[in-house]
Amino acid sequence: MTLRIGTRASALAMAQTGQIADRLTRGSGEPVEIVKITTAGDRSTASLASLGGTGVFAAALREALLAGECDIVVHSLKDLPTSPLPGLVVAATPKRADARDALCARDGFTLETLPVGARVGTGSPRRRAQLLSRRPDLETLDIRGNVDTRLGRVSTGDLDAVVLAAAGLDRLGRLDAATQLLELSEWPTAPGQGSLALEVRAGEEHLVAALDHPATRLIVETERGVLARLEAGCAAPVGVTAMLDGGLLFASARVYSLDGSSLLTSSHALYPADTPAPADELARRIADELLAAGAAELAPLGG
Ligand SMILES: NCc1[nH]cc(CCC(=O)O)c1CC(=O)O
Repeated sequence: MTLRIGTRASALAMAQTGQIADRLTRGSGEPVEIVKITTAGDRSTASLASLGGTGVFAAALREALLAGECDIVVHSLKDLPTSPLPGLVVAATPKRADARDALCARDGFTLETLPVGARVGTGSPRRRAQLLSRRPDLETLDIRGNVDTRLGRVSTGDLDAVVLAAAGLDRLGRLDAATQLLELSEWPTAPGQGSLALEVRAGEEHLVAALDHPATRLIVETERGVLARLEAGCAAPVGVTAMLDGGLLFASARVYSLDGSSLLTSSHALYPADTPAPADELARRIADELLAAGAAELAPLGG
């Protein structure tokens, strides 16, 4: 039986779907076919925030899966809304790539050395708040477009820098454009960044189960749990990072005001072996602490 894999048609989506397709054929010996799906987010040039956040990318893929136009869809996990959709299951989260953001600046500049008032492009409210939190003098510009388009705005001199996910740059063979990798302890990224999610119709989990990486699942479920418990969308100025270290599950989240002038941080850890529903429990501790400290007043979480 040919496995039909649905994907967005962007270069990044095609690169990551190609890798998954290779692994699936090698594992099963079955042929795979790649089905390109155009999403509202690909068609429109309006700002992502105005389209209702990055959920626009996932919705069309999910519709195609429900309609039987494909059997598996490959999402960037950070673009997948935290609310489950009846009839569909994320049956595998493959081993995660680098979760960090990368500054891609002209002339080798870093966040510390960018000239005063430098123009930095990003469409993400989280990245804008993080940039301004570190460097209130920077001018941030809302940009859209695929990774190559964004990097092109730096090489043409239109912008001094852009911020992009290291995982996306790497999948496209463009990690050379990064001038600084931003450490997660100082610059937590979108929940699930660097991870893929393989979604199937309920009952067909076996199609992708071999690609699941349980440690990644625990980590990204923790990160996404924080977002869900904050009732925050993927366009909210919130960064979350989780990791497993010597059997300890650690997570830290930051909520920023849009202008980056204030932020709240909460970090907790637990031993998953000792805790029922560890991802949920850790996410709850962090989200409750952030909400008690005024996160909902500090930032537009739903936006
Ligand atoms: N919303 C865009 C998007 N979705 C996934 C990635 C690539 C990294 C990943 O897989 O998390 C990117 C590009 C970026 O943020 O630079």
